[in-house]
This record gives sequence, structure tokens and C-alpha cells, in this order.
Amino acid sequence: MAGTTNAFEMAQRQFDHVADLLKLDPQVREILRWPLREFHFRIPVRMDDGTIKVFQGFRVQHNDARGPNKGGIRFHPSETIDTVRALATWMTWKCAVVDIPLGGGKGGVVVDPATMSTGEKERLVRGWVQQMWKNIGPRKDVPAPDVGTTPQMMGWMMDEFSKLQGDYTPGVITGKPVGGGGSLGRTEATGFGVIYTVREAMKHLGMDSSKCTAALQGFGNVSQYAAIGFVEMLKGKVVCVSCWDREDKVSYTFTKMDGVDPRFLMSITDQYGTIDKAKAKAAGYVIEDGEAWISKEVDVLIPAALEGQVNADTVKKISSKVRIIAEGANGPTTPEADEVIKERGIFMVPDFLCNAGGVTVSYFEGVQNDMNFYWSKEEVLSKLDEKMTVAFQGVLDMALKEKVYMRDAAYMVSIARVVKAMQLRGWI
Ligand SMILES: NC(=O)C1=CN([C@@H]2O[C@H](COP(=O)(O)OP(=O)(O)OC[C@H]3O[C@@H](n4cnc5c(N)ncnc54)[C@H](O)[C@@H]3O)[C@@H](O)[C@H]2O)C=CC1
Ligand SMILES: O=C(O)CCC(=O)C(=O)O
Repeated sequence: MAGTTNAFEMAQRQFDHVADLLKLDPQVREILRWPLREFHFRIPVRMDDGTIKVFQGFRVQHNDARGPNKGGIRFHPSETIDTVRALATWMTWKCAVVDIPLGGGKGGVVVDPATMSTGEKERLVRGWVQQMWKNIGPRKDVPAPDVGTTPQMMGWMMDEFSKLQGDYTPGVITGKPVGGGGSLGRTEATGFGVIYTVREAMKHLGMDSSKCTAALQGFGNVSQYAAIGFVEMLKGKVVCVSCWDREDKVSYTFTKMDGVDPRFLMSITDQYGTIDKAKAKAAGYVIEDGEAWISKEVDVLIPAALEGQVNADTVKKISSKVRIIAEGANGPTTPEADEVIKERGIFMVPDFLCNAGGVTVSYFEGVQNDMNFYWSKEEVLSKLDEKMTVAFQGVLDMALKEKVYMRDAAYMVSIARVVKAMQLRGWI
């Protein structure tokens, strides 16, 4: 992969660029370039065979000027502190851009959860809470799921925290299972939120969504509901999705030029987002290499897997037909690729705006936990649509007013809100 691959370096470069445009005070800049707090810890877990395995865990709290830190916990074999720092930093900008009263945090464990039994996973997540419980809580830092973690794990974590605290505390964590303190609509929230922003981008560009096509990277939580939303809400056609194949250890693209059926594909996908190749082939899907998704002649590209996927090499493969890139993933585009996209005039819906639907419904989940009163799915999704639409319009207005790239405009909106909160609290 060419160019910048370190996610935290990417996050700092994006921020520095806009800080320069804003002529941001150097001291304010120094606060915002780095996380305020980091926790590095080891989690010993009794494995099913009786041995003890020790896992590396992290939690990074980037900035809590606007409210408690908020952000998921990622379980991935290649997790690093720099990835967690980047993801925590983007969470600060994400919560600010959708104007929810929360700061930015993120956690992680270096582990491949697919290699563990259910019991081992439960002991690992309870161990994570045992290390962190004094530094998380509804008014301190509220974790949630991300890549490799599930609602069930959030349920166990909430239980562990409540036991240690001696009080039932559902608001300590979000993305919990429905019936166990979770909110209806959280599963769909990130993917549907992506589609609400694509809908608004299409309105701005004068595109008829029912005549549009899309190619998606990834087929996990975000991509599955983005694909469903593109087909069912926008009446468009998704020509391919891709995934990482855990057996073959490579990625594949699953293509059907007359339109994939996302609900069928979901029925043959495991909990880690790997699609069953044999079943897909039998249903008429063409299986191509993992990078094929990016060169499709479509109107919309939705990278919804991991960071750094649209980079100096892969950006060259983007077809001249593409008009919108909607970043479902966090940090999928490197600064080098951004330059090319800007030059080509492709409309960018940047990650921390595009995928903010998840944390928005997590915020709604916390509100419902506080009230001990739960909303219908329709109510949750209609509140989400409103938040995402207002946020999109705010960023678009800034981009048009300042004549800047949408990513820079999103940073401008968020930085102003975080700086204002720091001023109001007397930090600066
Ligand atoms: N789940 C959520 O609510 C939110 C997730 N995100 C971000 O969205 C992205 C995806 O997250 P989830 O869908 O939750 O994760 P997930 O674990 O449910 O799915 C990830 C998908 O990406 C695929 N993948 C991994 N490496 C790949 C590669 N090299 N090529 C193609 N596919 C690959 C996996 O096979 C899987 O289908 C991440 O960047 C995450 O941080 C952002 C906001 C909220
Ligand atoms: O739901 C949340 O609180 C966090 C979601 C998240 O980790 C993200 O938006 O990247």
C-alpha cells in the first residue's frame, strides 16, 4: 500500500491541514492533536484447555470537553495503539459533527475473536472491564461495539461493570442486545445513516437514486445495512460487495451486475462478515479478487471495511463514472488518495459524518437507559434521519461557503464546536 498507512498519522495530517486553514491557535492545536488520556493494559484469560493467555488491551480518551468519551471497542489481530488513537480522535469529530453531547474514545484488544470459544470471549470482555471499570461509566466514558465485537459482548460487559459497581448501570455501554438495555435500530443505524447521507448528496448533485448503482467494500454490520438501504430506501442497485475470507486469508468481491440481494447475502454470511463462497456461487454470484469493487463503473462507492483501503495505488482504479464516495468505514481514504479525489471532483461524504449513525443511536440508547423508557424502532430511525440530515446540511453549507472539500468542511464544523466547549469550560 503506497503513502500514509499509519491511521493516527492520517488523523493528525487531516487535522493539521484544517488547523492551518483556520489558523488555529498553536496551544489549542496541541491539545487537539493528541488524546488526553490512554490506558494500556494486559488481560489474563483462562482458556478452555486450562492454560492462561494474556491479551493486550487499550482504551484511548481523546477529548471529553463536550461530554463523556464515546466510542467502540475493536477486537482485531492487527490492532495497534496508533489505530486506537486515530479512531478515538475521529470519534471526537464525529460526535461534534452530529452535535451530540459526547467526546471521543475508542478501545481495542489485539485478538482474533473468531479463534475463541464463546466462554473464552466472555472471559476476555469481562477481563477488559475489570481493567477499565474505574475509568469508564455513563458520565466518564461509554464504550460500544466495533469490528470484531458484538451486542452480546456489550451485554456481558454491562453486567460485569454493574457487578463491580454494585448498581445496575445500563448506560455504561451501548450497542447492547435489545431486551438487555439495547435500543431498537442500533443494528441498522450506521448503515442506514450512510444511506441518509448518500440520499442528501444525491439531492445536492441532482441525481436520481433509482437509476444509480453502487459498489461496497466489506459485508459486516455497516455494509450490510448500507446495501439494504441503497436497494430498499433509494431503490438503487448494488452491483457488488466484498469481504475478508477468514479461511483463505484474502479478500474477495461478490458481483452480480443485475443487482445483488443483500438480504440473501446476509443469510449466507457469518457473524464476522465472511460470505460463504460456495453458496454465493451457486446463486449466480461471480467471485472476483478483493480489489475488484473499487474499479466498478458505478455512481457510488462505499468503502465499509477498514482504514487505508482507498490509497495512492487503489485510487487510480476508480472509474470516471463515480460521482460519490460515501465512507462507511473509519479512515478508509489516505491523504494521498484524498488529493486525487479532490482533483477529480468526486463528491466525498467523509467518514466521521457518513458513519455517525451508529454513535447517534448509541447516544439515543444512553438517553433511553437514563429514562428507563424505550422508543419504537420507527421513532429511533426517524430521529436518526433528522440528525444525519441536519449534520449533512451543516457540513455542505460550510463546504459551499468556504469553498473547501467536504472532509475539510466537516473538520471545520467539528473543531469549532469542540473549541467552543473547551472555552466555555475554561480549558483555554
Ligand atoms: N459498526 C458500527 O456501528 C460502526 C462501524 N464503523 C466502522 O465501519 C467499518 C466496518 O465496521 P463493521 O461493519 O462494524 O465491522 P464488521 O466486523 O461487522 O465487518 C467488517 C467487514 O469488513 C470485511 N473486511 C475486512 N477486511 C477487508 C478487506 N481487506 N477487504 C474487504 N473486506 C474486508 C470483513 O470481512 C467484514 O465483512 C470499520 O471501519 C468500523 O470502525 C464506523 C461507525 C460505526
Ligand atoms: O456506537 C458508538 O458509541 C461508537 C461507534 C463507533 O465506534 C464508531 O462510530 O466508530
